[in-house]
Amino acid sequence: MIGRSSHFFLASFMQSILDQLALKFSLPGLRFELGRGRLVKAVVETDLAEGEIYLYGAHLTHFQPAGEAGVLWMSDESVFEVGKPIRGGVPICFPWFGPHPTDPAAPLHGDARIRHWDLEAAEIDGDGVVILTLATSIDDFTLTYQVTFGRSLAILFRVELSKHANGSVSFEEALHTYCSVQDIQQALIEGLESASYADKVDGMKRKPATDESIHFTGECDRIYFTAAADCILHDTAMRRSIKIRKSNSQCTVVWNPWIDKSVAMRDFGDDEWQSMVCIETANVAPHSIELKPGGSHVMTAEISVVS
Ligand SMILES: O=P(O)(O)OC[C@H]1O[C@H](O)[C@H](O)[C@@H](O)[C@@H]1O
Repeated sequence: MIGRSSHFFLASFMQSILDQLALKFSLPGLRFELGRGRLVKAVVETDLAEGEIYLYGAHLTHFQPAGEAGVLWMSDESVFEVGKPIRGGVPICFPWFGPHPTDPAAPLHGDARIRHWDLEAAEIDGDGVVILTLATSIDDFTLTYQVTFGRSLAILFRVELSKHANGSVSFEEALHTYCSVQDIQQALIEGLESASYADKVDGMKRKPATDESIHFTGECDRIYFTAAADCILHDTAMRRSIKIRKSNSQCTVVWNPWIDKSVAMRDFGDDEWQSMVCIETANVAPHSIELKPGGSHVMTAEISVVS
């Protein structure tokens, strides 16, 4: 149990971090708060949109263009605790996707989503668009995450391998975007009709393109390959569509855990599968990225409400 004096010390320490951030990155429409789990978050509130990003994991947890409902889904059961991933929003998967290829004790989806990131820059342009840039490093990689809060949410993820690295290094990456839907059973995804996929629900079997848009009648966990096209999520029940436009991404992962998996996950509400779907901008094997020392790679995703 934390005693009263330690509690006081912790509260003053956290407040001083918030004060320092506010002093260093003073912009109209930007403020810093202690979010859930007393983790520091940047909150953006402008005429164009509202948004939130935790420095822990550089984890976007909210984006809502003015006049629209929120675009990102968050679980009510999410844990907010250092060492554990946040459930919902946009976790960053890096430098591997899913289980580590050789170390079963390594964290699922890599370290990037469970480490502290620094805020490096905060800017606002003449139209009121707020741009936040976060950075961290993992092994010989320097990671930069630039998030632009305008009418749309634009994400730029840059990976640079140190010029002192001992040879080429490859990695996987995903912007594991949880989209909010009113009713998954009435939702459709367009844009992946011509892509073949690995079906994780069926032992990772490779399956041919279906020539059809995706609709949901059960658990879906698919890695679409050579899938560089934009995706449109039609949220029929809500009568709106969300577009995910991307660049330098050869894979799109589509995930909904459906009933049994939702019940099995401790940080996921039993019925929450009905109101979310992940559409993940990714490069995973066989499209993992290899960098030479000093090399860099940039992947982007832009999420917008289109109707
Ligand atoms: O529970 P997490 O580690 O956040 O992973 C959640 C999901 O991420 C991706 O979509 C994978 O394809 C799924 O297999 C996995 O279940």
